[in-house]
Order: sequence, then C-alpha cells, then structure tokens
Amino acid sequence: MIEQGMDNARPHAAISVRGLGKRFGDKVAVNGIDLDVPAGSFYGLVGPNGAGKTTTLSMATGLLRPDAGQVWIHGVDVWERPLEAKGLLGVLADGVRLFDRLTGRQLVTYAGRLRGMDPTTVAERTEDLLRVLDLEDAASKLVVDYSAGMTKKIALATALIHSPRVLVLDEPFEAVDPVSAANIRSILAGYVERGGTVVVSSHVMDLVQRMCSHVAVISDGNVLAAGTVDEVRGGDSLEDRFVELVGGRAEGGGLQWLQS
Ligand SMILES: Nc1ncnc2c1ncn2[C@@H]1O[C@H](COP(=O)(O)OP(=O)(O)OP(=O)(O)O)[C@@H](O)[C@H]1O
Repeated sequence: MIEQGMDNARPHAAISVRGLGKRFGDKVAVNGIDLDVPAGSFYGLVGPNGAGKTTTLSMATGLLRPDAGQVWIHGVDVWERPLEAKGLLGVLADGVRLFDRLTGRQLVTYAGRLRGMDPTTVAERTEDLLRVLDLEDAASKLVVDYSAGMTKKIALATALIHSPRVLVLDEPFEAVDPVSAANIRSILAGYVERGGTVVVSSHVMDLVQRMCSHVAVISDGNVLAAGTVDEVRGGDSLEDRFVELVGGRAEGGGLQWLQS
C-alpha cells in the first residue's frame, strides 16, 4: 500500500525524504531536502563539518523531530508510524548516550531483548558480534570505561543484533582501528549483498568511493549532488569532486606564522 503523501516520493526506496527541514534558532541546519536511498544500496552521505549530515540522519531515523517534510522507510512514514518504521531500522547515532553502566555484553543483550528477540538467539548473536568486532576481552567491562573506538563498535553491535532491513550509521569508522574497520566493512558489504541497505556518513572520501554504490554531497543544509558514486564523481576522484562542489580550500594553507 502506498501511503498518502508519497505520490512524489519513491515507494520502493529504502529511505525516501521529501522537503526535510530543521532550523536551530537562526541557523538553517537542513534546508528542505529531498533524497532517495535505493533499496539494496550502500549509500554514503558526505559533507563538510556542520553541513547537516547528523541532523538529517537523526530526523530520518525518528530521533529528532523535523520542522518540515516527511521521511519514509520502505514506505512507512517515520513520524506517523514510528514503531513500525523503527522496527525496520538499525541506527548508530552520533553523540547519543548509551546505557554505559552496563557491560558490553549486557548492552548488546539488552538491545536484542528490547527488540523482542528470543533469549537464545540474542545470546548467540551477541557472542558472534563481540567476536567479529574484537570485543570479547572487553565484554565484561563497563561501557563507560571503553575507549572511543570500542564504544563505537559496541554501539554498532546494538544496531546490528536484530538484523534490520536498513542500517543508518553516523561516522561508523571514526576512532576505529584499521583491523576492526576492515571487519566492519566486510560485515556491511555482506549485509548489502544479502539485500540490506546501508547509509553511512563519513569524511573519508576514499573510503566512500571504494565502499559505496551511491553518494550524496550535503553542504550548508542542501544536497549539492546525489546519485551513483560514478555519476557524482564524473571521472574525477570523489575527493576532487567534493572539493569542487563544496569549495573552501585555503590558498597556500594560510597560517604563514606557523613555523619552528
Ligand atoms: N542541537 C543543536 N542546537 C543548535 N545547533 C545545532 C544543533 N545540532 C546541530 N546544530 C547546528 O546545525 C548545523 C548542522 O549540524 P550537524 O551536526 O547536522 O552537521 P554535520 O554535517 O553532522 O557535521 P560534522 O561533520 O561536523 O559532524 C551546524 O551548524 C550545527 O552547529
């Protein structure tokens, strides 16, 4: 069934965003954007600091109420049918506090039980996740005592445990060591191969170019370009295209006084 209001959105997209906007005081953080994330795509969201990526992802996943616009996850309106929409999602949010007085194992178990999963499956998947994310040795330690990278990985485990249809990951590789990052990349690539959809925000253009099928470039709350990675980069590297679209390179690096 296609929902009311979806006429000009894409009913078969994993995520469809129309006219999404958010303002904080005088600052327009997200300026009425449209975006379609095709089902089965590995979608990168890139943009300079303060571009509106986190605000967009927070609104798209039901964590932050938009001032304007609508979001559908596989055709389900996030703000009208939040429970149903959230059931389809796994989210790694930026800067959201975890229940960090739990151990890593307890936190992942709790996430699975909150999703209504049976205890045996939760226990099995929790051990699998701790193993592939190299957190077995830290599993009995409180999350409050984790390093930044370990915290990122345990939060990722809580997003994966229920095997959602759509994964939305804000900066999943930030602070994560190269071996764990490679493990996470292969987990995500396998998940996409099996029909899942992944959206990641990242500042690492090379990674997005290698890993993602699609990309959107956001700057100052607007979508400057969106499509397949090849369409957006148009023969250049994604990094060169990004700098061309976004601008802002300081001539000669500036800070001539910075010398020894
Ligand atoms: N809760 C808030 N209160 C006030 N301003 C906010 C709030 N959240 C975000 N902003 C502002 O909205 C704009 C977009 O921020 P956002 O965090 O979405 O950017 P981002 O693209 O995720 O940046 P980064 O790459 O640095 O994480 C920024 O100007 C930021 O200062």
